[in-house]
Parts: sequence; C-alpha cells; structure tokens
Amino acid sequence: MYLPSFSLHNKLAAITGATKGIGYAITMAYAEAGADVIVISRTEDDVHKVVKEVEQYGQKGYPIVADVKDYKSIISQIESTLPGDETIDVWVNNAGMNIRSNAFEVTDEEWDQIIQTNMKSAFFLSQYAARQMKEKQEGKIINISSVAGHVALRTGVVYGMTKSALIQMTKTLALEWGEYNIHVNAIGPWYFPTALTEKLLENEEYVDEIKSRTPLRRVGELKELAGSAVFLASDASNYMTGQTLFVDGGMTIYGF
Ligand SMILES: NC(=O)C1=CN([C@@H]2O[C@H](COP(=O)(O)OP(=O)(O)OC[C@H]3O[C@@H](n4cnc5c(N)ncnc54)[C@H](O)[C@@H]3O)[C@@H](O)[C@H]2O)C=CC1
Ligand SMILES: C[C@H](O)[C@@H]1OC(=O)[C@H](O)[C@@H]1O
Repeated sequence: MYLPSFSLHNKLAAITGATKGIGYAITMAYAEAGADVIVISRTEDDVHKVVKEVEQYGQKGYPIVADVKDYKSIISQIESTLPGDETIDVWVNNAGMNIRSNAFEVTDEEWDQIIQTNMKSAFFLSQYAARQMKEKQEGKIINISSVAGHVALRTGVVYGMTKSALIQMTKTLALEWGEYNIHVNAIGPWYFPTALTEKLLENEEYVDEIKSRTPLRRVGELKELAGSAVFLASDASNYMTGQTLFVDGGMTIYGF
C-alpha cells in the first residue's frame, strides 16, 4: 500500500492562536481530519466558540484561555484540564504578531512583545509538548514561521528575526529530538487574508505588488495552508523533520 494516512484520528493536537486566521483554519482542518483539539487563545468567548465548532465534528475540544507570553499558565491549564490518560500528539506554534516599525523606530517594548510572543513562547511550549512525546516515542511539532524568516520583507526587522529563529529552532529541535521519533517542521506562509494582514491587503497597490512578486499571481486561501498543516501532523510526513514548507505561491523562489 503506497497511500499513507492523512488522517488525524486518535490524535490530540494543541494549537496556539486557534480562534482566528491561520490558527483557526488549522484547528478546523484538524477536527475535520479526526483530531481532538486543545484550543488556545486569549479571548474566552472565542475559545469556547471554537471548542463548540470542534465538537460539531464529533471531536473533543479543550479550552485554554491565555496569552502565549504566559506560557506557564497554558501549561498549568492543560495539566489541570486534560484527562490523565490523554497526551499531546501534535503541537502547533501558530500565535504570532507583528509591529511594523522600520529599524530606526523599533523600541524596547516592541522588541520584547514580538520576541516573547513569536519566539520565546514557541520554544518553551515545544519543550513542554516534547517531554510528553519523548515518553511515548512519537510526536509532531509544527512552527508557523513566514517567508519573512527566509527573505527580507519591509514589514518589520524584529518580526523577520523571530521567523528566522523559528526556522533554525525547527532544525535544531529536529536534530535533538529525532531519536525520540519527534518530528519538528515549520510552515512559511506568504500572504493570507487574516486580521494580521487585513490592513495591508486592503491596499490595492500593495496587493498588486504582492502579486507581481508571486509566480501564482495571488495571495493564498486559508484552506491551502491548512492542507500543509494536516500533512505535517499526519503519518504521511513520517520521514520529514527539520524542514520548512514555504506555502507561498512561489514567492521565495522568485529571483528576478
Ligand atoms: N496571515 C499571513 O499572511 C501570515 C501569517 N503568518 C503567521 O501565521 C501566524 C498566524 O497569523 P494570522 O492568522 O495571520 O494572525 P491573526 O492575528 O489573524 O490570528 C492570530 C491568532 O493568534 C492569537 N494570538 C495573537 N497573539 C497571541 C498571544 N500573544 N497569545 C495567544 N494568542 C495570540 C490571536 O488572538 C488570533 O486568534 C502568525 O505566527 C503569523 O506570523 C506568517 C506569514 C503570513
Ligand atoms: C508574509 C509576512 O509574514 C507578512 O508580513 C506582515 O507584516 C504580516 O505580519 C504577515 O505576516
């Protein structure tokens, strides 16, 4: 049989920033693919709404309301919420933010907020999830990076630094945790229509410029990104680790 399973049945996945945008798309795709989901985000109403949507697929949903900067709260809530026999199979570090300052304008506060949200939380939550995965000798960690971690964008140097860091963290954790059969991979999106990019994508000239740098001549659709996340969470990617899948319409290969 050469068709591997893309199913996520009997898997428990945790997704940060699971209530909007890319995180929400991944959450719903995972539930549709058969996973139970730990829904992590900051707004209680949104979290409970998405848990109900997960349950409509017949899957269990576990609400965790916290800012990823307070990753210790996330860990303690999971520890007190999950039934004793449940362990995490897939962890998606999705939550991220950007403050689009040019390099001369970056402040200490902006630096701290972007670094802690996009990078520090992803590491320590990966460390937490991997401890469970090591026990059972299997697991999947997926980091949502960006093309901004691979090529220079005009949308903020600190953001780009954190996205590069996620790509390097993916490689190093894949190296350290491969012997425990923990797969660590990343996804590098180009533009997708979400709250994070809404203002930018309202500007027709800016969208024309995006399209001119994108071989597929369009921004992505959220389900096109969710598909890569399902692949990386499923057995179909069991011989992949340390890799970054750029889901970018070809943007990162566009030289000139
Ligand atoms: N939308 C895009 O074009 C691209 C997005 N990305 C990355 O994808 C990830 C998701 O981005 P979008 O869905 O576009 O963003 P979004 O802002 O639309 O949604 C992010 C979700 O994460 C949550 N979140 C944000 N900061 C949080 C925090 N500190 N603690 C807990 N939850 C938090 C928000 O409440 C929201 O539910 C981010 O890491 C972003 O850098 C990367 C490349 C392109
Ligand atoms: C594609 C980039 O990540 C894009 O740049 C931004 O400023 C937005 O934050 C998007 O993430």
